[in-house]
Parts: sequence; structure tokens; C-alpha cells
Amino acid sequence: GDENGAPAPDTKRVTIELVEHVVNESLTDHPPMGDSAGDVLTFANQLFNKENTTQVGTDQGYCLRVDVGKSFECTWTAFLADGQITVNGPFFDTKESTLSITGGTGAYAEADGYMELGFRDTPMGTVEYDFVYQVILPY
Ligand SMILES: CC/C=C\C[C@@H]1C(=O)C=C[C@@H]1CCCCCCCC(=O)O
Repeated sequence: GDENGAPAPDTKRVTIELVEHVVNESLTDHPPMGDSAGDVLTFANQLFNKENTTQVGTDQGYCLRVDVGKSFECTWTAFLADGQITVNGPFFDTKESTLSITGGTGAYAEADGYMELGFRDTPMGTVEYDFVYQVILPY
């Protein structure tokens, strides 16, 4: 605590803003042919700093189609200089989403919190997403 008797906070919050570049993704189309529940989208992509000038990491994961025209359920791990952060949650076809941070390693061991996924305007043929991690860590 401090000299006024306030208790010391037992957690700290860290914001990590990244831009994901989709460079490696693959759709496994389970029957029936075409977009249907059970299709799996796997990916292994690049993570850039928030200025979108320097690659700072990579990610890998997958999304399972659960509601055609509406949503996927996803899990992926970000690999950063000082550790991993794993998330789980929805990807919506037509709106931005928030995923739960389920854990981490290294500097992010015991991580909690959430990640906001944002759509970005990019040139034709390129796909990028904003990943804003709001990480809650023990002191
Ligand atoms: C084009 C989607 C490629 C990669 C997957 C994304 C990623 O890297 C992190 C989350 C995204 C999940 C995308 C779910 C499926 C989106 C399909 C969009 C489309 O085909 O237009």
C-alpha cells in the first residue's frame, strides 16, 4: 500500500496494439460443399506494430464456422518478443468482435483480459486486422 493506506493494486493493465497481415490462410471445406457449419479456416500470419511499419511477431490459429453468414468461433496464439498470448472467441462476418485472452507465456504468463478485433481498409487483394490486446497481468 501507499502512505495513505491505500492497498497496492494486485494487477496491472497493458495495452498492446498490433496490425495483423493475412499472408497464409487455408479453408478446409467440410461437406456440404460451400460455406457450411464445420468448415475450418486455419492461418499463420504476420503481426506488425501499430504504426504498421515493422513486423513484431507472428500468429497461428483457426476459426470454425458455426453460423453461416454470421459467425465463426476462433482460437489463436500470438508470438511476440517476450512471450505468447492466446485468445478464444468469435469472429463476426459483418461486425467487429472481442475475444477473451485465455493465457500466455513469458511476460504474459497468467495473462487475463480481452482482445478487440477491428477491420481495416486495405488495397484490393490484401487483408489486415487491428488486434488490440488489453492484457491484465499480476504484479
Ligand atoms: C481472410 C481471413 C483470413 C484469416 C483469418 C483471420 C485471422 O488471421 C484472424 C482472424 C481472422 C478469422 C477469419 C475468419 C474467417 C473470415 C472469412 C472472411 C472471408 O472469407 O471473407
